[in-house]
Amino acid sequence: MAGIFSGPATVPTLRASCWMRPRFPAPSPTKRFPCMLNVKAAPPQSRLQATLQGWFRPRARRLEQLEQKLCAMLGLPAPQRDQGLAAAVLGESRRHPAEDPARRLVERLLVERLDMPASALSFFGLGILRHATALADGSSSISVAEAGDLAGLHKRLSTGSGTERDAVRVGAFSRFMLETYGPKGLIDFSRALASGLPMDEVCRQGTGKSQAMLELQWEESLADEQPAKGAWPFLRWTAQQLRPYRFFCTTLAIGVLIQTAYAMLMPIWLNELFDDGITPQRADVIWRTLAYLIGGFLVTASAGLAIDFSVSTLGPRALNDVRQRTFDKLLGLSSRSLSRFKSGDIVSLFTNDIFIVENAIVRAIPGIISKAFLMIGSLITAVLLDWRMAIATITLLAIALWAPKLVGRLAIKASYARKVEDGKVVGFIKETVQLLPVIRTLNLAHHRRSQFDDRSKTIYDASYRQYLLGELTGRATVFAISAAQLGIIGLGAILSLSGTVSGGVVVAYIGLLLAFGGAAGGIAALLPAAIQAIGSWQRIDGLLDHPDDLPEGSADNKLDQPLSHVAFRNVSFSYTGDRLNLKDVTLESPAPRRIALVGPSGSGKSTIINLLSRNYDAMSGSILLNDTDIRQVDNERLRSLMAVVNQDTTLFEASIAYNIRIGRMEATEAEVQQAARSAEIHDFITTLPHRYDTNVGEGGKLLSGGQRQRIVIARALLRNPQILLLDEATSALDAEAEAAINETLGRISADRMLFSVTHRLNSCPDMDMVCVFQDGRLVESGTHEELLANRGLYAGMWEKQSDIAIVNAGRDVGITVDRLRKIPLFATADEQELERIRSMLRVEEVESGTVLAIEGTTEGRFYIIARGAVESTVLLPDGNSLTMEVLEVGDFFGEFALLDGIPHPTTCRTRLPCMLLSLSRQDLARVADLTRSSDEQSELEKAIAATLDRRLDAKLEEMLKRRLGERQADSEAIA
Ligand SMILES: Nc1ncnc2c1ncn2[C@@H]1O[C@H](COP(=O)(O)OP(=O)(O)OP(=O)(O)O)[C@@H](O)[C@H]1O
Repeated sequence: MAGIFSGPATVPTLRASCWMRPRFPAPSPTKRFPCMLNVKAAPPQSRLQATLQGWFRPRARRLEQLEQKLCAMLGLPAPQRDQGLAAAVLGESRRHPAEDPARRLVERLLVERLDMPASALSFFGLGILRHATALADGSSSISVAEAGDLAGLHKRLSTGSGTERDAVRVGAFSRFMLETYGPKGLIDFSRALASGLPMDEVCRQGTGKSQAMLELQWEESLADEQPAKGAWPFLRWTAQQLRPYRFFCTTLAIGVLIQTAYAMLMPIWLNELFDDGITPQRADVIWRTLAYLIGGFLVTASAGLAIDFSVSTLGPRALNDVRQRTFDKLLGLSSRSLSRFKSGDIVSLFTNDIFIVENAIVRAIPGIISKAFLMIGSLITAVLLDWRMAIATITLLAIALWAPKLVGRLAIKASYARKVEDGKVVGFIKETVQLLPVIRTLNLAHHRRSQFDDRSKTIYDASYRQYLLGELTGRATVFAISAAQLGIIGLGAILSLSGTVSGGVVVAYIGLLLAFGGAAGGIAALLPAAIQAIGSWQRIDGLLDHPDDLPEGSADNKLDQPLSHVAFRNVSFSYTGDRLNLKDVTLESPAPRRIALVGPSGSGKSTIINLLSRNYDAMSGSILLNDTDIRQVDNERLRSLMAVVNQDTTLFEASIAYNIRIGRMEATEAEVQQAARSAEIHDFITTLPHRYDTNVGEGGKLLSGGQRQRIVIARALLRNPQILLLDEATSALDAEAEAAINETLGRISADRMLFSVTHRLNSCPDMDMVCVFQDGRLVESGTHEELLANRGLYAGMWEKQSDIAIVNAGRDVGITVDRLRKIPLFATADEQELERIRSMLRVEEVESGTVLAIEGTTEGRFYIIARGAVESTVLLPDGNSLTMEVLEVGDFFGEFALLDGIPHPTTCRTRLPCMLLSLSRQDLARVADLTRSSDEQSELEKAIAATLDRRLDAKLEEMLKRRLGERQADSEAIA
């Protein structure tokens, strides 16, 4: 509380801090703008009044500016000059000088213009003022860890026990509310808050979201927040890093002190040399002082060596510690946190930022500190030599150093902004390298180039500002000190004329100021590097400050009993707080049992696997193993119970044996080989020259996808998991490898609890239970036969996929004539024509990322998907593409290629390796001559085109409706 009540004002003279409770009742909404008339009808002013008004003027201007800002933030019309509440509030504040006019202004705006209940002002009044003033001074940042606990925050603020950080947090929350829900959402929230409801209810009434969802959404919105930390926190942090190395720190300190002492003594000795030696021509004094000067010089040179030795050791050691801590932090981040950091940022943090900070700790900071000591020492000597000159020196220097400080603050900001842009470009380049084949096939080089140009421009602007402000800070320092030097030398010369100071003192001052100027120049040269390091440190600190948030279980429950039962009870989950990705899922099963998770793309199947393996925790509801909530199970035990095999087959760049053994580090060689046998990869390994010691190359690139997947399966089997989680385990492989590995998976999962996410339903008849998901809900469950009898979503999916089979060990595709007839394009074709079409269908196996139809072109073929998934997108005017739908097995696309001169309305690209049946326009023409130029045929063409157009329009409309309705639906679901 002390912090808020007594802390410095955020905007000079406008004290925002004393707002824990409104100290006088908010004005009645009916009494609007009582002082406006006063302002308008002001009588002619006396001189005193005019003077007073002049004194108040800057304050009035600041208040008017604050009002403008508040109105813009709150969506209110901007007040006319001298017509707003600021004038009235200023009038009031003259009558109540103890009151803070800024606080009063926000209070009146919220209550009178937005009808906010007065009792919500302790929360949002403070929050809005904090937000408005933080916009000006950039002090609004909070870390993700500080978001949340709205109930506690509200309680502390309304009882007056809030801290300074609470004030910053409520400012950040107000900003989030305004940016996400607008002024209306904020007011709805404040009304619910004022009615004294529990916080969860307040959140639901204010935003339609539960407290947990809203807090999560707030946290997610903070992911890109820029911390605003300056030089002092950086120095404090640096000192903390150096603390373990006492010997080197002490050597460094002694070296700096010796240098400083020499800098202090040298002018005194110079003074003595001139006044007591050279002027009276005393040889003994001259020799003695020369001996001091030379001796001092030698000692200082040795001290310089000690400094160099210390900093060269200290910097790398300290930064090595930081590197290790940062890596540990990375390992301790939950999936949720990890998704908040861009991989480019993390890479550039290790490659760039740590190096920049190290460089600053070795060079810039010791240099600046030792030179600062020199300057302080010089000032002390200045006082000893002549106090009058010293006062003049200190005053001039204080004035002179004010300007560089201002520029320095801007330079630190610019440096941080540059670091952020650097991280973005690294990410962009990484993405470009990864997606280069896609960029080529989609002919996106031009578009990508223009995106890169934009980024280059932003980087140019950011680096221009960074360098310019960094250099200006140095230049302003040198300039300011040189000007001060000139002033002081001039003053000394004038005082020596009147005999007030001696010639020796003036000479000593000249030496002193030269030393001072040299030190200042040195600092100026080192400042840009230090400023750059502050920007880098903020990013490192941002990661280091992030709490370790891997979901942790309680250590006491080891779940020793064999697994007998798995249950999801009313589980809801959201990745971002924006919408629910799983909605109230309840699913129970005895173990062991084989469960297939199916449903359209994005329906939440993988999320089930993510929650079961505790990559994330459910927001509400519980997941039980043998009636024990998985959050209560010891993490190590939980992980040993399960193994996940998904489509990612990236291996570590190490031997095959290592890549299998990481499944269970203590496994013996025999166990590793047994796992490889079970995964049916042992025989292959024995054909390699180095057998199990063969290095698999970066990411495993020396092996085929199927071989990599078998190694991943062997790794999973080494754990002998009771629960096997398969998430599209074979979809990234080619069809032959898939067919072979599916057999292996079928065998190894026979006696285990199995959850298998799959798009291909042909494995479902063998499963004990099939769970069908749609839009995050479990919409159907039962055996394959039960679900077919239901004639629901599953039956429709089955029908779409049935009669299309991958045959001949993954080398061929079979499709029936009946299946072809279900395609609207062929609906009117007779049996014979269909048979001929079937014989003309070509089987194509294509890799993921292949573009098969390009929006706006007429090239290509008609495709039916037999395996894999294809994404259909449209290009938006801003150059980004919008995913229309993900087409799966049984779907077809490219109908427009069969028509004459009608361009594809979307771009279709394979998401996974696919097996497709395709037909060209020429082939189709041989069966049914669609291109014949008879009126009848062109009418048919037109009819087909119109049907397809309608389908596309309907899809667009449906998609837009779905997106718009999503929030609404989620709100209802939560309520
Ligand atoms: N890390 C994430 N952050 C934000 N949203 C996510 C994340 N992962 C998945 N989602 C979203 O959650 C929803 C469910 O995703 P999920 O991966 O569970 O679906 P799925 O049914 O497995 O889809 P697919 O078959 O395409 O793999 C989707 O809308 C998806 O966009």
